[in-house]
Amino acid sequence: MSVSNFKTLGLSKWLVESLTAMKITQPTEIQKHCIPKILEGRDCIGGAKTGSGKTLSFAGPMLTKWSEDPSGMFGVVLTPTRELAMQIAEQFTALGSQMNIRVALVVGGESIVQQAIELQKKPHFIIATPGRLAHHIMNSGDDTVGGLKRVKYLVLDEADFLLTDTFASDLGTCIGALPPKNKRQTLLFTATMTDQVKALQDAPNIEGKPSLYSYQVESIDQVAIPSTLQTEYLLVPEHVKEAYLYQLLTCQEYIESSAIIFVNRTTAAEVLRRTLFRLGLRVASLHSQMPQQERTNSLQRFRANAARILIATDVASRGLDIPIVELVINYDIPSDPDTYIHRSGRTARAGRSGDAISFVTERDISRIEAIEARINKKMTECDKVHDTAVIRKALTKVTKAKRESLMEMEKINFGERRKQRKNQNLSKKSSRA
Ligand SMILES: Nc1ncnc2c1ncn2[C@@H]1O[C@H](COP(=O)(O)OP(=O)(O)OP(=O)(O)O)[C@@H](O)[C@H]1O
Repeated sequence: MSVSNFKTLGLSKWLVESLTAMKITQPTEIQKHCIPKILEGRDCIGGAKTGSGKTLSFAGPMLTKWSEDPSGMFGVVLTPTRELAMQIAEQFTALGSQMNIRVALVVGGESIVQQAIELQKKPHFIIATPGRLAHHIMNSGDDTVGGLKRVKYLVLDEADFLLTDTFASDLGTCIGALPPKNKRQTLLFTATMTDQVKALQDAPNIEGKPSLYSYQVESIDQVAIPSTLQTEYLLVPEHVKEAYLYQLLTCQEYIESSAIIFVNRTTAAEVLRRTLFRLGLRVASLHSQMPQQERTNSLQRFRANAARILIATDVASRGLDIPIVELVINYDIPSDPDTYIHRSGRTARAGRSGDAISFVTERDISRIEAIEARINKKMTECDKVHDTAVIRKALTKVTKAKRESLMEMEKINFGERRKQRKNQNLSKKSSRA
């Protein structure tokens, strides 16, 4: 392919200038292929590794077309998590600021009334989680959501996840409020192709529309993770995991590194946050049981490096783009290998290097094997924490910090509060997104 810059790919001059100001001048593979096809009016399925610039692959052509005819409710971007929606809304706002772009963020945990007011102002782009947008569609009149009938683009970012049963009903409601397929463009992007996404590639052509364009970046070695990502494992006995974690976070190599630690449960995230805080580390957390304001604050602190470490559940595993992250720790191993790919992809983005270290206990062996098979790469053993004498020394203070954290959580009834909130959530469908 001879095209090599955003102008020749067809993006508007003003947008190319905005990108240049952000030092984004050389299109990535996925951008080179998808931008011209989307500009031609084709639906698109794009698959490319984490951190390879998928957002601009859809934002670029949409913003270009919008600036030629800047009407209200031009495009809808759906994404599975609130924080990812916030990030994409910020990117659209930043890119389109000189064109007076109006971007509405429609996510759970924020004021429904405020969002309805925003929607009534006919924003150009709506960046939403499916649950909350579906809520507005079902509960508001035409003055709020009627404009959706004129939307020209629908994007499903993290399409593989949005197409699972979790989102089926809300997604159906959202799509039902949009123009039919032949009157809009549909753009799907993902870092992990699933059978559900692949099945859409073979869908019959839609009458009166150019054919669907499907592109998956093939790497020569077929490895599903960025080549700049180093994948390691650390064998740890279950009962001393915290001590190993503390040692790793304070070892010479990582003492100043910005790191995300992934756990499988919210309680584990809370225990770790409190324990590491007691041990003097600058730490924040992000999980679904935190009020939205706290979630947003935590992420802001982490982005600004006011917190060096973010302890998160999988609400943070997809899409978040935080360039300073050098290390991802899988403190718990995920059951789905694709989740490993998304988690680890929070580092080593846009060509930068990064490390992903997985804590492996005896019962995790089969999960690690499944991950290695999925990414088509063997992990190497991490040699940064090996001195058992040092671990033993750390163990005393780590155990004390953990015990105190657990007592503190018992005092504030953490588990109970969680259960109560869960029950409330079940009975309040509207707060799902
Ligand atoms: N052509 C480019 N040149 C340099 N940097 C780029 C380019 N395109 C995008 N970027 C930057 O690369 C980073 C990753 O991009 P983006 O968040 O779109 O990745 P992604 O492919 O959507 O990843 P994920 O699968 O994790 O969601 C962002 O900081 C973005 O600004």
